[in-house]
Amino acid sequence: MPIFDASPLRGTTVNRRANVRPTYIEPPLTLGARLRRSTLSALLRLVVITAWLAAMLVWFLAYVPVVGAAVALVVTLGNVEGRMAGFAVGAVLVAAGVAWRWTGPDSFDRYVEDRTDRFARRIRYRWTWTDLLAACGLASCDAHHTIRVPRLWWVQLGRYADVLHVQLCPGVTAEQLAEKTDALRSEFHALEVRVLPHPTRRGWCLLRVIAADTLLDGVSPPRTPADVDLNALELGRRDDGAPWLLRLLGRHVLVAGATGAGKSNVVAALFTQLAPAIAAGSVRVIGIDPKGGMEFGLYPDLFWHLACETDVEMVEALELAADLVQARAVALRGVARLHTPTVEEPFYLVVVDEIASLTAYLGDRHLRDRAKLALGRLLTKGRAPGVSVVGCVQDPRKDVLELRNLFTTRIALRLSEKTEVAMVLGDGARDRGATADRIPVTAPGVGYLIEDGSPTVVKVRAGYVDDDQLDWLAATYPTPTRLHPDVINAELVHDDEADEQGREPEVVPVQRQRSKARR
Ligand SMILES: Nc1ncnc2c1ncn2[C@@H]1O[C@H](COP(=O)(O)OP(=O)(O)OP(=O)(O)O)[C@@H](O)[C@H]1O
Repeated sequence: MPIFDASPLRGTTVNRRANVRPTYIEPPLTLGARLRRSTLSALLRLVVITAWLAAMLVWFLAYVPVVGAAVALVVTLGNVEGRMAGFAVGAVLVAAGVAWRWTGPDSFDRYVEDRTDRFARRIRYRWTWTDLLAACGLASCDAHHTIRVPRLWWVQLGRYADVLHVQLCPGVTAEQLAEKTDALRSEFHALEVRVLPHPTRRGWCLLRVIAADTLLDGVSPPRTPADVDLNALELGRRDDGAPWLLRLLGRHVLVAGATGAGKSNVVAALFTQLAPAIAAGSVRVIGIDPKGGMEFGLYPDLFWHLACETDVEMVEALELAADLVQARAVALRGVARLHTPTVEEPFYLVVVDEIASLTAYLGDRHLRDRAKLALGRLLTKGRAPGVSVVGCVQDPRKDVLELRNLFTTRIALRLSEKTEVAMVLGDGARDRGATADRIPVTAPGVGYLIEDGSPTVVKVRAGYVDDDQLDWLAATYPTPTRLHPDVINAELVHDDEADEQGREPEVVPVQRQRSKARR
């Protein structure tokens, strides 16, 4: 038995001994005693409520300083110059407030409305918390029949989203809280509620209550950086206002979304960030576009190799990438655990627009199996040797993309059904706030992102990259080298026999490929 049991200190007590029947019955009180008792308790309540209202009023006046200063002025003048003077000044100040709202709605909103709204939100959280959680079944009852709900310790108010710091009580988990986010959202009059792990405390969690969608108005196109950091590629913005930084080194990225959800634009945003490294030669992109080059054909100069015409060509491009992984893994054996991209040993990125065209919709079964095998080799072995895959998919079902769980970063843009959210982001992601099936058609590029090993759901929107910007990128940052066609046809992916037998195809050393590519 622990020396000190801290559990009674965790959680808010709702009721004590709730389920216990009284063991004795109080003798009936006389009418006088009953009156005295009820009057006393009513008086006590009145005092407590008045003190609470006074404290709230003072807090409100301090929280909205413009209103606080106006009220202080009216009260002071009323005391010094008499009531009439106080009323007159009050009327003038109200008229000035109306005029201010009329002539400068932005500043009025910032100094008065927004702060008042935030204050009201704080009161609403506190006021409804205990009853709401108990009503949602997020309460536990201990051995002493004490009913507790998780405790709301403090509230961080933001312009568009508030963060509630919640200490869980014994018997209630963050997962249970996540299942009830719809009820919380409706009660808090919010757009979304998301459960996040607490960054510092165990047994706590954060509730992110989103009051307004900051991503609806669109996001400006990402600026091309001078130095490319493959661990922080800025593709757009997160809904908390921070930049959306994508980590590509050592990751594979799956972008899923219905047609028109903005998948190609996410890839285009990626190119705005990679372009200087492509031009410098430290990043080489292998593009596979089953739409016949309609997407990647717009900026072919950024690709080290672009396969978009025949199915065979596209499958061979995948196999080429898988062979590169194999060759590099051999070269790195005993030297390093993670490849560091340089101009001599560049980082390879394989971008596949509509990956299902290769893994599910290819008519030739043999070719489809080859594509699946190559993709599997790439996804399982490519991260450490510096070969990453970015794949787009419209239909995320398992029979379409068996290997979707091997993608370490998964982005769900607008999806058609609830069930697809779990297919892309994993079980429980929708409960934690990834409502990709609710993204409106009018908001292409908006999506939810999850990284392997982290339960945190992040809402993001890619910056919109138009055709002119892509033309400019391709003209300014063309790739200095291209894959020599002979490499594909003659040496790297010819080993059909190996595929049929299920063994690794023979691989040529990296050094030899490079000298060929430069020819
Ligand atoms: N981040 C964004 N901001 C604003 N508009 C966007 C954004 N992303 C995409 N769009 C708009 O949505 C349209 C469709 O985008 P995109 O072609 O990227 O979708 P997709 O998912 O690749 O579609 P498909 O599956 O049909 O190829 C674009 O033409 C563009 O007008």
